[in-house]
Amino acid sequence: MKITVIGSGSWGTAIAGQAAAHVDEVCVWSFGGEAVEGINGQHRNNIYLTDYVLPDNVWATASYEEAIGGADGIILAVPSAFLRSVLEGAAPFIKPETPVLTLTKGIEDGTGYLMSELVADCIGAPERIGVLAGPNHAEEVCRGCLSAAVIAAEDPAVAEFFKTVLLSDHFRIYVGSDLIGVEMCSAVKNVIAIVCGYLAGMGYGDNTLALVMTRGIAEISRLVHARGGSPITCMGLAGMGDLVVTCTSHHSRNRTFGESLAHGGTLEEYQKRTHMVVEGAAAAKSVAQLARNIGVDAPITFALEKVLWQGVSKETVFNELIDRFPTEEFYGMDD
Ligand SMILES: NC(=O)c1ccc[n+]([C@@H]2O[C@H](COP(=O)([O-])OP(=O)(O)OC[C@H]3O[C@@H](n4cnc5c(N)ncnc54)[C@H](O)[C@@H]3O)[C@@H](O)[C@H]2O)c1
Ligand SMILES: O=P(O)(O)OC[C@H](O)CO
Repeated sequence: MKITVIGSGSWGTAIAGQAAAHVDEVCVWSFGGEAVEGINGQHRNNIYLTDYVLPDNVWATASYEEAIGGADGIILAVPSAFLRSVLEGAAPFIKPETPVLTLTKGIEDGTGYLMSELVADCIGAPERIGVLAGPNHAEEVCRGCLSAAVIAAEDPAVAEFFKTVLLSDHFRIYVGSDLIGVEMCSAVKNVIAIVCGYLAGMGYGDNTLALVMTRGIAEISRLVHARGGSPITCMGLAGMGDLVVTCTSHHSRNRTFGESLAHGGTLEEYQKRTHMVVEGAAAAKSVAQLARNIGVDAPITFALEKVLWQGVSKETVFNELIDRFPTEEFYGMDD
């Protein structure tokens, strides 16, 4: 069996290693060929997770045709900002019956699409598309630290197929069917994590972070509900689980970017220094737009949007947020 992983960043690299234990070969498509020489020559990605030695049956290419030809399943691990352009190149080689799993966390700017909807828009046949999410930092998964994720798909056979490809004694895979819930949780938790990082960087304590995470999950639940998903999903791995790890872990790019913001850093400087994507920054804009379109109150997201995309001062915005008059704890989730 051949599995193709599109994307050679941290998560694509770690997932390629997980899949390699179960299949004959794993091919990694690498943007610009940046990781090809390292993976094929030394079994290491020279840019991301550089200490991680990949199994021998993992190889890399910059050619969509080579990567996708003969693939029994395709895993997408590309940042949300590039997913559409990458799929435009890959689409001609993807057969309509090949199962596809997306690991990307975000909402498309402009369309408000979930990543599975974006993928379906590019390659069609939505019933063979699944999503994987959960509290999974690549740095820990590749070291075999006990972790878990959920795979949601419309067709249970798609979820079961990818479960078989990825399940191990240290990477537990649950399955589900609420793609909307899983994907909304995955996109918005990154926004909440930047705000937590900012407040931690400003010297606020653990009570404050618990407050923001809790009001954050309430905000996520309203969005999930309004978008047609199940708010119960917010209690699961993609919701509560990923929110906690992203808001608290030193591995989290979103949390550490928020801390750097508190110390005067900028998004450009952070991404240039780390070469890594901060999905919550883009999501602050795309989720805020979506929330307005579907009539959901999303104060934490609106606050971060003002700071990152509307040039309003951090102090003004966060003072406004903290000054909001507390109302009913659970509003906006009734039918
Ligand atoms: N890193 C993790 O631990 C982790 C875990 C779960 C989910 N995710 C999600 O996986 C997705 C990929 O993140 P990552 O952490 O692997 O990325 P990363 O930050 O480690 O790497 C950035 C990636 O973007 C690629 N890239 C840069 N410019 C590009 C362009 N113009 N076109 C196409 N690709 C380009 C780079 O080649 C690289 O593969 C994100 O949506 C992220 O939220 C990441
Ligand atoms: O490092 P972060 O903040 O982008 O989070 C990565 C993953 O989404 C954690 O599950």
